[in-house]
Order: sequence, then structure tokens, then C-alpha cells
Amino acid sequence: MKTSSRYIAAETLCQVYKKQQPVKPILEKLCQQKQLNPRERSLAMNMVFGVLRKRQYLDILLRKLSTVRLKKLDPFVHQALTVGLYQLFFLDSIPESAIVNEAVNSCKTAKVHKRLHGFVNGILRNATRQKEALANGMKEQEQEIHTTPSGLFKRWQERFGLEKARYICEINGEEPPLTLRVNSTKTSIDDFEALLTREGITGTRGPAPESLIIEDYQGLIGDIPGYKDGLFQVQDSAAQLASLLLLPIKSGGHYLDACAGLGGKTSHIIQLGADKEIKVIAVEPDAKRKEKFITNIERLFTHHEVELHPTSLQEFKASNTQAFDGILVDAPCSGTGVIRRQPDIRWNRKEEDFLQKQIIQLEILSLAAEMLAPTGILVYATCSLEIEENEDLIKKFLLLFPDFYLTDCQNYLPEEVGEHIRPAKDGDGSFFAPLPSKRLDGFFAARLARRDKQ
Ligand SMILES: C[S@@+](CC[C@H](N)C(=O)[O-])C[C@H]1O[C@@H](n2cnc3c(N)ncnc32)[C@H](O)[C@@H]1O
Repeated sequence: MKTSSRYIAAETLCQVYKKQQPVKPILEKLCQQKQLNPRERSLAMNMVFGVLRKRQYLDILLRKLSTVRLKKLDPFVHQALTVGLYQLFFLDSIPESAIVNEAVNSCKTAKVHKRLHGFVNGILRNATRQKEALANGMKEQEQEIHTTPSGLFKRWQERFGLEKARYICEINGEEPPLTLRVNSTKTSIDDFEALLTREGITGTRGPAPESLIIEDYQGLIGDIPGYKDGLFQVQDSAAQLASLLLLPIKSGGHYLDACAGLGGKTSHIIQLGADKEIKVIAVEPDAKRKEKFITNIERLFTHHEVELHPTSLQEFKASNTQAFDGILVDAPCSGTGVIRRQPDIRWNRKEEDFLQKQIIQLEILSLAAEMLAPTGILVYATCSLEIEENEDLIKKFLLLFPDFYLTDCQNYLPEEVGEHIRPAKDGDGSFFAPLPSKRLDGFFAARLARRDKQ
């Protein structure tokens, strides 16, 4: 039997829960092994991410429909059912009969015992018949639906209060906005917006100066006009705003992106320094990310040369002799501010992870500080909401490096994001620390500088 996207989706979910590992590599490996075509692959991804976002909702539904307790269910059957229910309740375009048949077929592919095929068929047929009543019933259980496991909810409630913690959980269950950063070295935001409009795509201005939020776009990113010509980069406004903290850009300055990833922020630094003849160096140890980094920079810029070091910052520092005017440390982190983009994070994080992350983050930030010129600016950022990786980390850094201080973010950011700037509890300065919301990812950024020695 042909392997379908439903089988891949259910199998991916089983492995994510069992291994407690990130979803993307698991999904990617299964799609490659089973040679799924691009359309099936994209459907599988849509279903996996959708189920991870709506897991509570789907499990509550399933409890209403199943005579067997969820813990006792065969793991594959459990996931084949959540994938089926997700399509039934959240995707409009798939006929109900296909949803039921494909769920049963995926159980056959997984070699689930024959007697369970009828069980899967029965539950999904029942769900189809009672769909409206079930959906109405779910509206009354909103609080239960948005609960987040792993103690994360309790953490957020203690730090941000009950109302905000609930809002974070609600946002984490939604599709994230698609935000673009317009490449100002090639076009203006007005011209790019006009180009989108001509192609029937609606973009609205986001909170970052060069950001456009694309409404209701269901296609591939590569099909958005201007992609191949490098007119934009996909990047959330929170990430865009964090790079602005490197301002003012020094003419002829040397800039380091210490954890460059796919080059989202490196390319922004190039944009910010476009007329200032700056030199940009990027460091990224992950081989796959390095490849994507190169493709991205080549797509966005025809002339600018970035020096990419495919090493860790530790290795880079060992042979580096230059002092930088600006360093951005977008540190590896727990990612709890971007759960709607990586919904497996919600189920995979353990309490001890946050302090573990802090150790590597502090090491990277300290190395960066040692490479900063005396008048340079050091920006530390994460997409985490956790105090260990953010405020506490900065506190520890300032104890280790007493010649540094935390500056005020508000001087570098647009007024409209003022509500996301939090003053430091002890001492001067402030952080840019938005909680996840409709138009912004959850993020944290701190702008650090050296005290004047005179
Ligand atoms: C949050 S991501 C950076 C995203 C990137 N700034 C962007 O905007 O696309 C963190 C990156 O740090 C890298 N990293 C992990 N350990 C590192 C180390 N010791 N030195 C430098 N980079 C490291 C990871 O491979 C990952 O790509």
C-alpha cells in the first residue's frame, strides 16, 4: 500500500512523544524514507503541527468518543485518531469519507492489529455524525483546552499572572502570523507592498519598521512575489526589533553575528549597515544551517560578502584577533516564546532544561563580551520566556563583567512597542521582552555596553 501523509503524520507524532525530541528532523527523516511527494509532505507537516497545537482539544474530543481510556490505546491508533479528528474539526477541504478511510489505511500501513481497524473506523464515523454537537460542547471547555503541561503554565502564571498565562496558552494554539522583513537594499516597503497587492496578496504593516504581515496566505513561501529576487526575508517582528538594538551602526564598523543560524539576523545587520561600509562576520557550527545560511545570503544580496565561520563561537574566538563594534548573540535557547511555531516544544521541555541552557548561554555571551571593542554594543537575545535564560542570565553576566551595563532599549525601538519594554528590577536599563501575541513572537533582548572608564 502507498504510504500516505496520514501514516507519516501519525508515526511522526508517536516518535515525538516517545523520544521527546524536536519534530522537524523526525518528520523530515520519515518523509525522505517513504519518498513522499512535496504536496503530501506539506499536508503531513500541516497535520503534525496542527495536532501538536491542538493536542488537548483533540484528546478531550477523543475521551468523549472512545470507550477505551487514552492511556490504554495503542500509541499509533491514538495518533491516527488525533490526525483524523484534526482534519475533521480544523481542515475544511478534506471530504469526511476520505478522512475515515485514510485513517484506517494508515493503521494498515503501520501493521496495527486488524480488530483495531474497525475501532478507528467506528470512532471517526461517530465523530462525523456528531460533529456539530461535539464542537459546541468543546466551546464550554475552553480553559481545559488551553492548559499547557510540563509545569510551563505554572511558571508563567507565577511570573506573568493568571490572565497572561492563559493568553500565552491560547496564542500557542493558534497559527503564527507570516511576517516578512522587506529587504531595504533592494526595494522599499511601499513598493513591495504595492507588488503584493498587484498579485492579490494582502500585507499589513507589522510593529517593526520594515515588517509586513501577510494575511491568509496558504501557498509556499517561494511563490510569494519577489522571493527569488531577494526582496524579503521571512522573520517575525520581534526578531527584527531585536537586531535594531545594535543601532547606531558605526561607519566602517566590524559586526559579528555570534550564533548566525540561517542568517535571518545577519542579513538584517547587512541591511542596517548598507550605506556604512561595514564588515559582517557570522559564526554557525551546524552544517545544515550553514548551507541554508549561504543560500539565503546569496538570494538576498548580490554584492555583499559575509565571512561565514562554520565553527562554534569557542573555536572562532580561539583564532580571532579583531575587536567588534557590535555583536549579536541570538543564543540557542528553550524556545518557549515560539511554541506556536514549534508546537512540540510545549511537550518536550523539562524544568531542568532552563538552567542547563543558561550555562551555554552565559559561556557564549562571555566569549562575545571579550571580543567587543571598548565602545562596542553587545546584544543578547533569545526566543525564550524563561527567567533563567533571560533576566537571571543578564544579572549573572553583569556580575562577571562589572565593566558592562544594561542600556535602555526604548531609545532604539519604535514607540508602538513601548509596552513590551520592561525596566530591569535591580539597577538601571531595560529589556525588550514581548510575550507572544497576535503580531509578535515571545522574545527577549538586552542591549549591553561598556562603562566609560574616564
Ligand atoms: C536561535 S538560533 C540563531 C538564529 C539566527 N540568529 C537567525 O536569526 O536565523 C541559535 C544558533 O546558535 C547555534 N549555536 C549553538 N551552539 C553554538 C556555539 N557554541 N557557538 C555558536 N553558535 C552556536 C545553533 O546552531 C543555532 O543555529
